[in-house]
Amino acid sequence: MKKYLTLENGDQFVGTAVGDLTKEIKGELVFTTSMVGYQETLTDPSYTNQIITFTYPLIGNYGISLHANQSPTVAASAVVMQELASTVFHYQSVMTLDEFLKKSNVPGIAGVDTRQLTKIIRKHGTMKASLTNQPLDTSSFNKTQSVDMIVKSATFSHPEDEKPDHVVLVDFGVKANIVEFLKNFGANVTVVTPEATFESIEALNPDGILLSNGPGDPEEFTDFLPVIRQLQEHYPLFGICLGHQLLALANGARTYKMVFGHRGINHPVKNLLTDEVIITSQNHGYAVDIDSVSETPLEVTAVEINDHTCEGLRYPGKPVFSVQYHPEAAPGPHEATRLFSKFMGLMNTNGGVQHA
Ligand SMILES: NC(=O)CC[C@H](N)C(=O)O
Repeated sequence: MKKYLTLENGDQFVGTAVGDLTKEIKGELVFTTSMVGYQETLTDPSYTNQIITFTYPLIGNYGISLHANQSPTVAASAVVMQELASTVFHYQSVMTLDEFLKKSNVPGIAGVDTRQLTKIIRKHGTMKASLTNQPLDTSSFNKTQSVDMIVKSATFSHPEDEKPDHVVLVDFGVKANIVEFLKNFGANVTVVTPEATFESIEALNPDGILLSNGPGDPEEFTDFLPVIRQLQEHYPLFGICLGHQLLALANGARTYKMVFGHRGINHPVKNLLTDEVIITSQNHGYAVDIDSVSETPLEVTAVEINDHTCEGLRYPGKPVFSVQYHPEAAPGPHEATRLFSKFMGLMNTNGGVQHA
């Protein structure tokens, strides 16, 4: 069965339907350069309402495992790939990617020249696109309304243990591995929604606050900014990706939409305090305006080497810091996982350490 991918600029790609064969969707078309980790990527809630193009040409070759999901199901709207592996092998594989997509009612298209598609996105920037069962009349497509960003909330529970550190995690669409890392570093984690007030968080008696990743434009979360301003006065605070952008906005910096974003697992980031470079996992379409940070109490601690985007912030004198990249990886390199232990250290010393 054929499937049609039509871009906002009128370009159309024809391929083979995979996953949910009949479903048609619209979404924001983005690309990721990750060579592995398709399951983690597809289940990352930050991809909600996005159509993910994999630039790596062979997807699905090691199947789907019971241990890689970042949320209960596929969060992305659809998937675009060059070749869906017909032979699957991995000792942990419990189903094929095609079966996983079908089970999750997520459509996909295979047989697309993803290299050409990526070059188009890179030139024009991120675009809206439609995945349909029939060729689309592109004149009507341009009038398509923009896609609303819906925040899906995930909930996790963690049994009480004897460790004293209690992290309240504000869930904007958290990846499971962030919770896993906090638990592995000995924290008790309580997950709250962005509707939480400062008083309701305070009543939980946290030792530290984590602002999670999540989908959408950070400027849509203005209601929560006053809460962040209060939280940073009282608790060690760590922001990841969307959480980093919100920390910036809460302190008066600006954010902007990038041309085509950073999605991949080999983004080099330089720590401006130590000159160290690490390779990071990234997934963001917005970024903090680096020049606007100088108008705030915050300090830029890290930049992406290729395009100099703001990758890290800290609040001098306070145990408050954030990163644009994903220290929890999933997928990606683990070079930044020590940020979790540093966060734990901040809670233990109640603010004695400064972070990069
Ligand atoms: N992974 C994230 O938290 C993404 C943050 C934000 N939605 C962006 O695209 O920039």
